[in-house]
Amino acid sequence: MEIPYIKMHGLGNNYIYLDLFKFEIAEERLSDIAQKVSNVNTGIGSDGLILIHPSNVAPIGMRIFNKDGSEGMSCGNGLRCTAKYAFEAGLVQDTSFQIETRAGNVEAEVKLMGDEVEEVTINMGKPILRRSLIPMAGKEREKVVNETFIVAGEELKVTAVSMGNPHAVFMVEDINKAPLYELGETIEKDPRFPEGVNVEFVEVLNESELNFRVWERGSGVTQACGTGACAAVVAATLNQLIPKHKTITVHLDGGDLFITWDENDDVWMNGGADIIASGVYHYR
Ligand SMILES: N[C@@H](CCC[C@H](N)C(=O)O)C(=O)O
Repeated sequence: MEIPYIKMHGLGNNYIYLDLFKFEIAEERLSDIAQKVSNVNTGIGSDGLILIHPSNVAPIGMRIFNKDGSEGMSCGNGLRCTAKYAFEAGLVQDTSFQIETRAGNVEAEVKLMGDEVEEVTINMGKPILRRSLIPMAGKEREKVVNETFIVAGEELKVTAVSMGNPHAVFMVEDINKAPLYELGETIEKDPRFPEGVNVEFVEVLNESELNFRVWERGSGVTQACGTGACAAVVAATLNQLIPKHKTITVHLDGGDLFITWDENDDVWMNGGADIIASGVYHYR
């Protein structure tokens, strides 16, 4: 089967995008396609697959599949790329529009440079903090903030945040010493997170800058994670390491995102999105 695709990235977090306004794909094939296109040796190579699709509740919808074929609920970098593509391809005409995700609708606003989208701001909604809704096993709590988390004999402190998808955030002294490869997968699959978890290590540089690295659920180490950067700012605020309601620059491996957790409890993400290539994937 020949499948037209676009490859885009947000700060190096790269996905193969299918524009389902133009064609349909059978639901039962999606997980398999995600795994195959993501393979850098036998596919195209990506962190996963994203579908841009017609929606009954918004002008466009977005679905995300990780490298391992599992479906995520949301994707911050994917939302910025989806917004850029949707505007430039004429799927939407307004510069502000809603995008449906499995975690609910979000509001996107594109900023133009000529005809091209230069940057995108998304209202990622309100963080979910209640333990059972992350979901995280254990005694129910309104928030999981700086809680002792012993893993592989190491004592860490976790702050748990859902941005529609689950994040376990660990504050570290030095991002270069974060045990990303050593503990990322073990924490992702830890039974205390029954649906798995995205794992973030965060170093507070000062009251407006964070360093950030991520091990993504279903994809491993990636260059950036938009929902993770939002979770990092919420976690650092809850730990009283940065002030409330300020725009924070998050330095990720692939570049910077600008995140604000505002007075109305909404988390805003601003950053770039880029188109890399388009073509036809030969799916077997
Ligand atoms: N890269 C993403 C998040 C993708 C989904 C995640 N791995 C999950 O399973 O929840 C982002 O930019 O937010």
